Amino acid sequence: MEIAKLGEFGLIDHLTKDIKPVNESTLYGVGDDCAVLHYPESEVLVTTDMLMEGIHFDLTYITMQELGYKAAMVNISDIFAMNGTPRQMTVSLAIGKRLKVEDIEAFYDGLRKACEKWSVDVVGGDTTASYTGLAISITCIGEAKKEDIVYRNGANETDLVCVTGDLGAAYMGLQLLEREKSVFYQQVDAMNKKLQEAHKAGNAKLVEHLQQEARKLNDFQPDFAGKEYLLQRQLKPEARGDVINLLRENNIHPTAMMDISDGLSSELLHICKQSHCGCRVYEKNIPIDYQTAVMAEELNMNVTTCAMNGGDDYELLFTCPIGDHDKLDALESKGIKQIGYITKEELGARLISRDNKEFDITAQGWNALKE
Ligand SMILES: Nc1ncnc2c1ncn2[C@@H]1O[C@H](COP(=O)(O)OP(=O)(O)O)[C@@H](O)[C@H]1O
Ligand SMILES: Cc1ncc(C[n+]2csc(CCOP(=O)(O)OP(=O)(O)O)c2C)c(N)n1
Ligand SMILES: [Mg+2]
Repeated sequence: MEIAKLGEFGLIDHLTKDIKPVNESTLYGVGDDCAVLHYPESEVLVTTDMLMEGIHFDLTYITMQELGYKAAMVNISDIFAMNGTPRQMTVSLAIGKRLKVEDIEAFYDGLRKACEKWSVDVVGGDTTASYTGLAISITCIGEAKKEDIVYRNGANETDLVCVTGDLGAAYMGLQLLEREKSVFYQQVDAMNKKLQEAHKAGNAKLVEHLQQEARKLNDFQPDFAGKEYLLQRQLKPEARGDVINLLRENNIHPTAMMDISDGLSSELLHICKQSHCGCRVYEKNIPIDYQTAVMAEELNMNVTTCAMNGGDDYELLFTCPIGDHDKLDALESKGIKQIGYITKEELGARLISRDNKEFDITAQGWNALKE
């Protein structure tokens, strides 16, 4: 259905009519000039992120449903990264001309799934048109007790540096999707060339045959066998609220924490800078999935570079007092890995390679505003 048929208010109504808040702190959600929230005993956490078509996502390979899920998850991830509990979300959309009501429905379907997973209420937003692509701006609100909040600036010398899950897979997923996309467009280009030549030669039979072949190109099936994990990591990331709960259950209180959106190296430098410290991270300890390693080899890329700088991981990076070492060891099987330790600031941020050489960690991570 054309969005114009519903208009702005019709579309908003259509998307939000079934939303039922589940949090006590949501006094009033969608429908007035403001949502009304109530946090008598907690600190309020607020985070916002913008996702632009062409910069953050490409609608040729992410579905609208996956996009809604991812847009919500990356914001929820920021609340967990402060050791908070996500509660509310506002969703603002600037919708490009090509999109239909069904597309926005699918987006909301994915978004709702992510919100349901972590009991987050959609309490408002804004809807408008865009002449260029789709733009999404999401704000997530959460809560935490003052003493529980973990900032980027609390790391201390001798603290252990930990990461969750594995790194670099989402980046390999992106490389894979872009490769298959370019394979597809190469085939389209080649076909167009042949068609032009056949036209020029006046060969009607050949033109007809090629047109038939061209239609088949629409059924192009990219080759993703054995690489499903990489795609899932790029297209359907999960915020690590499970790890936040696990740390709480085990009485582990990180000294500094953030989520890994731009790449481990970039985030390590944020923590070091804000905590006025250095770090030593061991290449051999960086968690990498088998499929990531295989894909990196296939693309002739250094897998550690991918894991350090790839981005889009949405895992947690945190530091803990060295006294938590045994407790953290026990959690290794649950996907928490100690990768190094915090040093004095003068010692810099360095990576120790497998052959025991030291390298400066530089922020080569994802940066939308860099060349
Ligand atoms: N245009 C802006 N105006 C004000 N603050 C901003 C702006 N862009 C980013 N920030 C703030 O800068 C800090 C770092 O932002 P960013 O790197 O985007 O963090 P994150 O990776 O958690 O999204 C955050 O406190 C964020 O709110
Ligand atoms: C089409 C496409 N291009 C590029 C990327 C890579 N990418 C997009 S967002 C992102 C992570 C960080 O985004 P940013 O806007 O810096 O979020 P923030 O750090 O503010 O949370 C990465 C690695 C992608 N996933 N898809
Ligand atoms: Mg941001």
